[in-house]
Amino acid sequence: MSKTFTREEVARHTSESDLWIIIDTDIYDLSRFVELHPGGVFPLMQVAGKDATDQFYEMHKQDVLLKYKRFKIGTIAGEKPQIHMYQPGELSKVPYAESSFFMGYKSPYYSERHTQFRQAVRKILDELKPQAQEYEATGERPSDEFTQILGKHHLLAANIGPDAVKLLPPGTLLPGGIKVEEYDYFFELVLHEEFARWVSPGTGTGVLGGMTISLPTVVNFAKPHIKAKVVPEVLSGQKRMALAISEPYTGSDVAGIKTTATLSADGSHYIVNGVKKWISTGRFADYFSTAVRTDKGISMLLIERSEGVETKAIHTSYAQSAGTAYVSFENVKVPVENLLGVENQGFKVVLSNFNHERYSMLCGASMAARIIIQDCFKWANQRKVFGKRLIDQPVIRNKLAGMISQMESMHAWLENLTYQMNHMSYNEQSTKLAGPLALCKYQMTRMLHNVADDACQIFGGRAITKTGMGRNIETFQRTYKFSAILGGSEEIMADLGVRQAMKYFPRDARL
Ligand code: HEM
Repeated sequence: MSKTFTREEVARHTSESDLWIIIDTDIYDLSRFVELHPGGVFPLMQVAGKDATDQFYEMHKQDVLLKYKRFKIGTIAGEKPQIHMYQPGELSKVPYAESSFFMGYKSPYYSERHTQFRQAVRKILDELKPQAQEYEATGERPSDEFTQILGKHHLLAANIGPDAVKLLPPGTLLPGGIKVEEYDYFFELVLHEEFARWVSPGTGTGVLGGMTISLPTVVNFAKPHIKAKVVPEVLSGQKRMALAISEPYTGSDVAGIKTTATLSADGSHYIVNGVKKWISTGRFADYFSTAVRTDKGISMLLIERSEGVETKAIHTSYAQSAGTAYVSFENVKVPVENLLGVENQGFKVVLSNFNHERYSMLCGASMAARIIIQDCFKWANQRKVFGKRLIDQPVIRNKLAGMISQMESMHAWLENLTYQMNHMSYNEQSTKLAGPLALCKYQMTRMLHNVADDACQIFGGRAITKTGMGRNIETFQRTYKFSAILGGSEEIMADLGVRQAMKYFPRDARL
């Protein structure tokens, strides 16, 4: 049991070498920390022996207390805490911090099983969050151990969706005791949302990004013996994988790729030459699912890191932990058995995964905005300027209203699309959902833009500071554009959405 003290006892510890403070009802002995305190000695001396709750929460996120809990020496006798300390895995009670079902509203889409799954995943990812944020800050390659923890909990398979989860051994249970056959797109939606809570988009991309968009090409199009080898390696986190399509000359316009694959004289392998750019996870990848030009069209090849394959870091606005790479292939020998799908029909392979890639981006993006809104809501409630809390200013409430309503509308559309995915065959999804998913992505990233803008204004200088209270806002406003470019740019999404609708526009319709 923790020791208890009176406020009078705490008040006796006021020197630099013997400095105690109170935060809520917890007592911290900062004597060994005062010289190391990033905010300096002066602010701590001003509150030495006193209640420093307000001063603390004006300058720090609660995470700081969890990180430095070793300095906590006891609590104030007979007083009840006034501030809730976050516990790993718990759901937030801040309005709009969770989607409505998880805040106690009714929903046709979810059951208690989704809550169990969410909380179990949240707990696992909360424990990994400090490490994820460390990779984000240093740009280091996320370790094999880190990735393999995700593999051990089956979260890598879960990230790819219900079809990949079905490849896990029968009887496998996902976090929260979810059975493989139960796992549907609503569980997947929850999963992507939970990963977004790391607010470490670089690390998330480095660990999951490349794999999520590339492994389905192996699952659906590789020869059985290749699939049997590669899928378990990647889903357990032992090997990493990237999708190598875009090139310095061509991004969304896949038809323009220049990388070539020429069949050898004896027909046993292809010789690949070319370069790929902006390849997420590329720097760490062992396998590349690669779009190449063969004699009569585009083909997809699974290329293992081998002689002639080189990867170099590209310095983007994302953290280097994303492993974003420039990949060059110089006379790389690739066995013909590594062809994914049919030669010259690689477009089918490329297109097959676009809907799911966009879907996973939508899920992460909506939660990314939700977290930012939660931070804004909390900050507006605790930050005082000109003698009032920020939330007491109508202009701030108006910004929150705009952010919440735009984010919730997008989330409602996303849930509707998730429901469609749950009830449509792959072919029906391809026909009916390409347009709506593209339009939803277009509008989702417009929403991110507005949320980033308003959040920056609410957080002021902290929104452009990489550490401290505004860390999440800084990360978000620096990186949200990735979702507006990757997986099909905003402009292409908007255009695709309308062109798809035109396909089904009734010829006999008149105004
Ligand atoms: C348990 C007690 C405390 C711990 C462990 C602690 C720790 C820290 C840490 C880690 C930072 C860097 C924050 C970041 O950049 O992420 C920081 C900054 C700071 N702290 Fe503390 N702190 C404590 C209490 C206080 C108190 C009571 C005050 C004020 C009376 C204070 C004033 C500041 C200031 C002014 C900064 C700089 C903030 C900025 O750059 O905007 N700290 N502290």
